[in-house]
Amino acid sequence: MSKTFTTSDVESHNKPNDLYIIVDEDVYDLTKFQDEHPGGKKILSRVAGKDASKQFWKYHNEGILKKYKAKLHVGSLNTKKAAAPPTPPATPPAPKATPSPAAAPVGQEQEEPLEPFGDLVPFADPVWYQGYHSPHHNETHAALRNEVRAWVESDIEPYVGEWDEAKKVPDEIYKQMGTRGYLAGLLGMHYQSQYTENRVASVPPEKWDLFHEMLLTDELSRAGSGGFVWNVIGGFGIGCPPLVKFGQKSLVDRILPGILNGDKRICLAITEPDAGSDVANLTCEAKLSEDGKHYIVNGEKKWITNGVWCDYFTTAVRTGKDGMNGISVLLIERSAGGVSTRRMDCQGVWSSGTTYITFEDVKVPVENLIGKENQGFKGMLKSNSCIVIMTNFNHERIGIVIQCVRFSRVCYEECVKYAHKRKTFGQSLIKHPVIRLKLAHMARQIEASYSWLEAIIYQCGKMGETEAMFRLGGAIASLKAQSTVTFEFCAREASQIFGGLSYSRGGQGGKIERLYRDVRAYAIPGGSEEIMLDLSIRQSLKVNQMMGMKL
Ligand code: HEM
Repeated sequence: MSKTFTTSDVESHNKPNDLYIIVDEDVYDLTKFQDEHPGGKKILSRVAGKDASKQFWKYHNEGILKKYKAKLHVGSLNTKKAAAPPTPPATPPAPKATPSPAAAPVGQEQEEPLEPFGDLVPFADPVWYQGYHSPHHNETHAALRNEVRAWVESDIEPYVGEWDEAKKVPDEIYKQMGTRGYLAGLLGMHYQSQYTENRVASVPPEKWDLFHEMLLTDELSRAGSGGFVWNVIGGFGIGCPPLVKFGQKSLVDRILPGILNGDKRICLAITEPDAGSDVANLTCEAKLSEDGKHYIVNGEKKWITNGVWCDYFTTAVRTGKDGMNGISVLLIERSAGGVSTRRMDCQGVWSSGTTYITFEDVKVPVENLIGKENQGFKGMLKSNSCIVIMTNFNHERIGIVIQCVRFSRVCYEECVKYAHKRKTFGQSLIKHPVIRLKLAHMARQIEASYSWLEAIIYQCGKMGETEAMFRLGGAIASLKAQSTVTFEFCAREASQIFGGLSYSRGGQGGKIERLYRDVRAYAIPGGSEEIMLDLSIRQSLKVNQMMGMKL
């Protein structure tokens, strides 16, 4: 029960067997906690009964109070004023029912900038969060941003470190991704309201656009953990779109509701021990049974995100001749039997469940074919049904870009905040030009990447799927490389600024240490930087040649 104290009340709790402290006019009982305090018992006894706000903020981040408050908080000082309305608000404001500039379609600029939001650290959030004009965002975007940020700040961010160590995110969080309506909005297309009753609280389905999807991923990434983001959207975000776009209706009707509600999980299984960027070489085979009713699948898949927890595997298999024209996509169900999964230990994204999969004589009904046989990877661009994997790559890469840009911002934001409290050589880090130079190089790359990302999302919203795949493929590949290089740079520079704190796990530099470890999980999968940069020029030349390029 929360009580009201005077400072002299608190002063009397100054012994090891009765130890209170004050932080920001809130009173904490640390009597039982002192033995488990990672910073030691002694340091707490020195501030027993006193206001320890200054010492507390020197050594901890905000997340600590969020995490421990329920356990240790016993009341507040009588001097404490009623809390100001929280930012972001706990309950997101509903979007306006009446037509307004905010309801304008994507691309139609609204008159006034949206209200400033967040901590207002320059470049730590997109400019449209900070009172600048945006041609893409309206009040529904602001409402969704508020909703997701409140959830991430209270239920996600304080725990991602633990989840990384445990190599798992609680099932309850994934379930909430479904019940909050987020899964239905993360498919790179219109909101899938016909397959689920779940709705996003702040955005009606008919107003959902690609900028909502983008900011949802962006705000989830603000938790600063690739493992967390990949756990909740990694497998789903790339495994589910092919099913929805190219799966047979009976299959979609049967399994999509369970997936969108967060009860069943799906992932994408393409990469093999011997086929990564060179997907056309894959060997996992699917042979049609004599009666033509089933495929029998045998083979291995490696580095498959979420695989250990999945019920469904959107799987690239060889059904025909060598090369890219003999590949199909099958929806394999674990319940069929013959599917074994084991978690792989990797450098980063620990809570994402990177998996090695073995398929042994798995019986897959022909109804589970996604797209057309032998046209899974690349077919004629004229046919919509034969580009399953290629269109999916763009969605995957854009997801990677969104995450990398936000992770870069997280590195930068952590640095700006830390640079204001940490003093060296008699002044705070932010006063040292060498530190500001690092921050400036981080910020310019973040903003350049983000602006290009918005420009591409805008184009995606305007183009059809096939046109976007063809015309934007080069730019998306290039931006993927741009964003992973930016992320790597920001993680490195942040690590230099935090010094030893980002070398050890947890604590104030915990996010930086974790993100640094996650970098390669972004720079390699989904097309390595080298492959992406080469593709960006090849693909763009091809497109512009068709448009009449003159050399
Ligand atoms: C509500 C009270 C407190 C809680 C819940 C708490 C919790 C923690 C936790 C979880 C850590 C591990 C590092 C991290 O995750 O940030 C830590 C480290 C530490 N704490 Fe506290 N703490 C509290 C109060 C204090 C106070 C009042 C002081 C100083 C007088 C202090 C000094 C330290 C130090 C020196 C470390 C080690 C920092 C490092 O490794 O760089 N703590 N504390």
